[in-house]
Amino acid sequence: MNNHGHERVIEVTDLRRVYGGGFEAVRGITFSVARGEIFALLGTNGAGKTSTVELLEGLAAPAGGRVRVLGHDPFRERAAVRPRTGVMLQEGGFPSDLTVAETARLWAGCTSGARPEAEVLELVGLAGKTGVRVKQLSGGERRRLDLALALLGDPEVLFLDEPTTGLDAEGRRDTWELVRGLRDAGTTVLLTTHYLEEAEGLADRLAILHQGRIAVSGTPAEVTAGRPSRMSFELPDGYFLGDLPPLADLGVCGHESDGRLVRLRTRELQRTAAGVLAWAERAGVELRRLDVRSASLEEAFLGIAQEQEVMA
Ligand SMILES: Nc1ncnc2c1ncn2[C@@H]1O[C@H](COP(=O)(O)OP(=O)(O)OP(=O)(O)O)[C@@H](O)[C@H]1O
Repeated sequence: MNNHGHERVIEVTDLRRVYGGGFEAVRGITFSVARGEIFALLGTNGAGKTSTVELLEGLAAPAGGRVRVLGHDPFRERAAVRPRTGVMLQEGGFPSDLTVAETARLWAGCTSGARPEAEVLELVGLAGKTGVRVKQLSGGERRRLDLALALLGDPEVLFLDEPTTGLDAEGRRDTWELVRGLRDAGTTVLLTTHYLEEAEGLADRLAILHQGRIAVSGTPAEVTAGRPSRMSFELPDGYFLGDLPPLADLGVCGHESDGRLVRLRTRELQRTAAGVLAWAERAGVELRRLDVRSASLEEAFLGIAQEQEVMA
């Protein structure tokens, strides 16, 4: 996060959303996003991410609680909020017979104070595709066009619903760079994503939603703190897990082994790794497929989904 002060650009308090049939998709969530911050909403399928983002965008009124975007109620004061926000939906839904340039021009016509279309198409790497019809674009290019349209109004707040779905690794990295650049220039970004590495690498803070509630929130480091690290390796022929020193003595808190591949979970990664490697050295064995990794968001995410299943 850069230094734009602590102005809360997005404030959500005890927010609820109930659909027609009485289903409560958002069950009282509270978070805020400061100016110039990237905030990611993560969650299992159906956790309520899109339902939440739609309330922030003012597309529906909450069943309870409060939303403020730039100090306004985005549903009741849409006219005050909409021109200052950019929205990239999961499905752009624009006419597919138009070319990229025509689509951008059409969109610019509906956007107050729009930037030159060529500038935003350049920004998202579509400058060479202006004459191509939207229906002929690849899935990833269409996603980038969605992003370009969201940027046309030079928004102070940007809502990105799964911005890199369908993009290849390079396209994803380019989008991350672009979003970081916007953040550094002071744009506030709220994104939803299914890619944990996207949230880990991009978000200043994040919340993991599960069944309509926030299970955990904080910086990526805060969310992963306290989660176990992992070490895995393959034992050579003739060796078994029982040949290692007692796992508890190595700080291991969980293990599994399918055939020769051993997977260890530990909260003391250095002690575990040092103990296993010292044993291998003494035994004169080579551990193949050796992999040592710190606690990641994936660990936190899977842990939350499992813990809540157990509690349900
Ligand atoms: N119009 C609707 N009427 C009834 N239920 C709905 C409606 N829209 C969404 N839901 C339900 O609300 C829950 C949350 O949906 P939502 O789309 O917000 O989840 P999500 O976290 O964005 O999921 P995903 O990761 O799968 O996109 C789901 O159980 C969904 O079936």
